[in-house]
Amino acid sequence: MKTQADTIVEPQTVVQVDRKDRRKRIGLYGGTFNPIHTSHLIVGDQVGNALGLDKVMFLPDVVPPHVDTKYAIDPQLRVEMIRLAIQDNPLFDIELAEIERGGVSYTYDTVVALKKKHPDVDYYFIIGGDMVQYLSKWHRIDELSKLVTFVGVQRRGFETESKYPVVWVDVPMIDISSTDIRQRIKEGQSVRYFVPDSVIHFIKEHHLYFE
Ligand SMILES: Nc1ncnc2c1ncn2[C@@H]1O[C@H](COP(=O)(O)OP(=O)(O)OP(=O)(O)O)[C@@H](O)[C@H]1O
Ligand SMILES: O=C(O)c1ccc[n+]([C@@H]2O[C@H](COP(=O)([O-])O)[C@@H](O)[C@H]2O)c1
Repeated sequence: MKTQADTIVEPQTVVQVDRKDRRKRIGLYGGTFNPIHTSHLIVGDQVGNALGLDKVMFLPDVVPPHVDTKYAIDPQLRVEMIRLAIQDNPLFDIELAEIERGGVSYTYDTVVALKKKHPDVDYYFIIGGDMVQYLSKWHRIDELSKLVTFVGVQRRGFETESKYPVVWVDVPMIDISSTDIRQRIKEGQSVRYFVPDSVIHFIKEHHLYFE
């Protein structure tokens, strides 16, 4: 896997290989993002750069398949926080397919729909180590694992073993989670630098997670 721009450096010359004819590589970073936090941003950026992805699309879910209690706040509020958090990074974008579809956000359904719309794209689905361990329980996982390349990033306390193929990208482990952030806000503790300042302003303005 190439990790840098396809540039051939020869004495006195720099030849840019024409990449127009190659297939696009898009990272999909699915999650509840309740709220989006700094680790999500670091992971998205590191993976995108390490794999030479054209875009990393944050993909907010509506009802995550394996839990129903986690869906706590309006998807539109989570979308707004994602928009605020990613606005300065040209590598990042947002994919609203699951919110527009509604219902349980099975990744298989999302990827099939996206591939139908964009047949020229290779998708890389980014997941934390906690999710890698859970892959065997995903909806239509055997088919899904042929449609996307799973990209894993380690999370403390979780193994890297998987029955399904996973490309691991080495990203420094940061023990931040949305659960922890919600808890800190509820307890009146600071979450500065856990989430971007713009997102903190939004959380305060909309009085999210305080109770
Ligand atoms: N600190 C982290 N390091 C690596 N991966 C992470 C980290 N936090 C979240 N992820 C991954 O990002 C994706 C989306 O995560 P999600 O929105 O559920 O955030 P979360 O912090 O795990 O939330 P919660 O605490 O509510 O479960 C998942 O694949 C998850 O494994
Ligand atoms: O399709 C599935 O069966 C499936 C099971 C568990 C998780 N996922 C997806 O994995 C992503 C991370 O999930 P979560 O719960 O950490 O937000 C999110 O996009 C989910 O839709 C998908």
